[in-house]
Amino acid sequence: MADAQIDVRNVSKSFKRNGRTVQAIDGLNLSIQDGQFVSFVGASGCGKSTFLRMLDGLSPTTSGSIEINGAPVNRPGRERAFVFQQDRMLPWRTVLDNVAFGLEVQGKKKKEARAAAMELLTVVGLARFANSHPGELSGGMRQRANLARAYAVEPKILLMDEPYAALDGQTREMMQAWLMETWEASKRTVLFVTHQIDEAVYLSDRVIVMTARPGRVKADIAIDLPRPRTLAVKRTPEFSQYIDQIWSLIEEEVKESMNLEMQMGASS
Ligand SMILES: Nc1ncnc2c1ncn2[C@@H]1O[C@H](COP(=O)(O)OP(=O)(O)OP(=O)(O)O)[C@@H](O)[C@H]1O
Repeated sequence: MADAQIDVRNVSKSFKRNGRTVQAIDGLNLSIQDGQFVSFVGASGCGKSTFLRMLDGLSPTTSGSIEINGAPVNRPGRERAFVFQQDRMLPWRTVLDNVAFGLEVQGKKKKEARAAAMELLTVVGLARFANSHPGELSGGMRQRANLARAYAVEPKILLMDEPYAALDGQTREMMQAWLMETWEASKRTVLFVTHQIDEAVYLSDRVIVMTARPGRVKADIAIDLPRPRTLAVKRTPEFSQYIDQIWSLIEEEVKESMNLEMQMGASS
């Protein structure tokens, strides 16, 4: 097997809150190969966002190590881009200038940055809206522009934290299909956090099911569905089997965390 691009070894993360220690992640181990699409699912509060933030170098690990191509992660880097649920578009800039922004920050001349941004807007089907402002776009269009903005800096790794959570069901499905198409064309490494199991199965090579807090890997499930995938794959029996398998794994964790909370409530 090829060397892993991302190596997570025995990572733990705790926070101090109101004088108490919250153990968010404990003993997380994971290797991700170049070009894989990996989703993370699990009960609310199991540390999914915390993990992505550590991978982006926005938050240090409490113990353990995270390495990308053998180099320890301790700050954000050019090879990574983070896509949040709420887009980070600047409302006073046009869509084109928003997409060009990261390139300008990297030192590209304005004209070159705009030309590259225009190419990306064409790829995401928003060329006609280049001179609009973010407030004039629908939710789905804004997220496409947001992704173009992340792609513009040509990251090798995309970290996506519930990017479609704020979209309605139909727009979300369109965006999933669109993300699949763009990923098939570029094969970037993607780490994708979601609460939607069908979204995780449809998009991913692997789905990582996390334990309830403190989070670690409960199951690492290879999604062996043919590629390229279209939305029609969601209506196959194999797809439903993956959903059932992952759902029952998450349900066990949710029940366990509810039991723990009830026990803590009874003893306090
Ligand atoms: N900055 C912080 N300070 C204190 N506690 C934090 C901080 N960030 C996260 N936590 C705690 O760490 C745990 C994990 O949080 P995190 O947001 O990573 O979970 P999550 O799996 O992404 O949850 P959700 O699915 O609800 O978004 C939670 O108990 C949360 O309250």
